[in-house]
Amino acid sequence: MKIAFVGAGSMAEAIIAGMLSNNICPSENIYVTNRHNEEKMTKLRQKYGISSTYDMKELLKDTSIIILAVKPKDANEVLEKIRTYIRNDVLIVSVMAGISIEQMKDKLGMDCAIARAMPNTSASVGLSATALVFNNIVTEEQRSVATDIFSSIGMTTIVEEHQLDIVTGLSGSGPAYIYYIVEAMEQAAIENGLDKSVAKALIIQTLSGAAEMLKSSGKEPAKLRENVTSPGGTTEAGLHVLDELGVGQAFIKCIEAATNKSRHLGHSKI
Ligand SMILES: NC(=O)C1=CN([C@@H]2O[C@H](COP(=O)(O)OP(=O)(O)OC[C@H]3O[C@@H](n4cnc5c(N)ncnc54)[C@H](OP(=O)(O)O)[C@@H]3O)[C@@H](O)[C@H]2O)C=CC1
Ligand SMILES: O=C(O)[C@@H]1CCC=N1
Repeated sequence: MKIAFVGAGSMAEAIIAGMLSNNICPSENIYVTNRHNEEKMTKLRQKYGISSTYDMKELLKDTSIIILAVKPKDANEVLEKIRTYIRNDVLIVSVMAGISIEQMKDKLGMDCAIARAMPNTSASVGLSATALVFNNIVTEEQRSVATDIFSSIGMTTIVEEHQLDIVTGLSGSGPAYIYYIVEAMEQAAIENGLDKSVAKALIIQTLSGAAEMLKSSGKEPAKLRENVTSPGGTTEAGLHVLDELGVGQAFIKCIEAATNKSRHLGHSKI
């Protein structure tokens, strides 16, 4: 089974690394291309033993799966590039934010099996949260292979296409929100006398401990929060400030803004 990546950036590399470490397919079956960054292609060939080419005909010859891992702004150009070479039994998998199956189908000018995936950058440590969507041409076998590919970089779930915008705003962009909080926590720690390295270690363990509690305690986040919050205590004093500043509402608006951007991409001309 030959798999071709169009786009060889951070998302493509994370997926390739996951696939190879989980033996989804041999490295010689993986081909990549990018726009013009030859240095990156050489690096990927050397690191993973995969092949690269700028010849679209060679890239897509006998390919079972084409993974589109370019930015949404490059969707049009890439779909134009591949349309001449795709066979009707190929599966196209797009990780591009926003770009809809309908938009891709229109550009390709044919009805073919199309899947969309929304992973996140934690893919590079095998901990992506990925949502998948399939159109009704995708076969059971193709679904299963696509699910295996994304399971190799973390957990997967299947959603309806209209839900992929909120998934993008929530878990696609999600790691950035967490890093934003960590940046603020680090700043507060340093300004109040902790060494950066000590602060960092404490913050990371606090995050992974909280994530593990959410995962394994079976308790709702509100309950877990209450358990930390002694009446009249330190946490209560801190949370009071978050409420006063409307941080909860700001997060809701943040996720809505990211979701709306994804919706907008899906309704724009590509
Ligand atoms: N980063 C993230 O957190 C997430 C990203 N995504 C989606 O994944 C996609 C890729 O993102 P990411 O990997 O971060 O992006 P990168 O910028 O790291 O990589 C983009 C790649 O696309 C290539 N490219 C651009 N134009 C063309 C073209 N015309 N033909 C061939 N290759 C081309 C670039 O090549 P070159 O280097 O030569 O310019 C580069 O290899 C995006 O659509 C994004 O929405 C989805 C979930 C999370
Ligand atoms: O910011 C972006 O557009 C991409 C999609 C999800 C995460 N990063």
